[in-house]
Amino acid sequence: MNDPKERLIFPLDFQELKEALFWVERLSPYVGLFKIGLELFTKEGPRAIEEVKKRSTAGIFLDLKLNDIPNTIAGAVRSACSLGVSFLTVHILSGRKALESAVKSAEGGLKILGVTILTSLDKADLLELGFNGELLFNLEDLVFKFALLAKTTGCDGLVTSPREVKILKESFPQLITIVPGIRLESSPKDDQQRTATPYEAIRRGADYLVVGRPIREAKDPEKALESILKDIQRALQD
Ligand SMILES: O=C(O)c1cc(=O)[nH]c(=O)n1[C@@H]1O[C@H](COP(=O)(O)O)[C@@H](O)[C@H]1O
Repeated sequence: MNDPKERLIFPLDFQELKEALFWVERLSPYVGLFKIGLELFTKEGPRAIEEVKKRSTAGIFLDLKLNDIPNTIAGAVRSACSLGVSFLTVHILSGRKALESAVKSAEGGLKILGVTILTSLDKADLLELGFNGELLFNLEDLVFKFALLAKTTGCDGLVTSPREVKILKESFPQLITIVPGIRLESSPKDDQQRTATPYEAIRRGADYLVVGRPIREAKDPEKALESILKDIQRALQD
């Protein structure tokens, strides 16, 4: 993947299909995949995937962040297999058996990505959820534990923050690393906590970057995109 475009994923975080398709047409020349997540899929369902495919040859990442019992996860993964998407997310927190059943049910080239610890969470959030002790002292250790489970259950990749991606890529080079929480120096953090720039994330081992608001809320989205692609290119060359 030497072309920076292939590494960029744009999330279609919109309720209205019309608005999502406007961005698909506008950004198709610049991105490798479009991500369809909970906002659009809850409203429009599989139709959203069909309509994106009509307008773009970019791949599709279905980000449903499944978190359920093994039998339900297996059923959801089987349903997703017929949709012709490249990636599907499952929370690693759903546990070993659920991850195994997701992997076993994935057919036709669908890749299962384990979501580690959401980029919107910081130590205080995790403490409140009951994670404590030594693991929280170094968040990397907790994320590493999650990633190890994804690896041993046969997941194809990980969704992880740019803060922890380095250790994960070094430890599990065969897993695909997808990294959200990307911010330019000039962009606001919004609800993201564990962030880095595109350059830093690629240097630390991200295979793909998910970048939404820093593009769509920029004054000039094409200019923001070009700067992100340049950053990726520079990181690949350094
Ligand atoms: O699974 C994801 O894609 C995801 C995981 C995570 O830990 N953090 C995270 O932000 N995401 C997604 O990545 C996108 C980030 O969007 P922006 O913050 O607008 O760049 C959103 O669609 C989130 O749902």
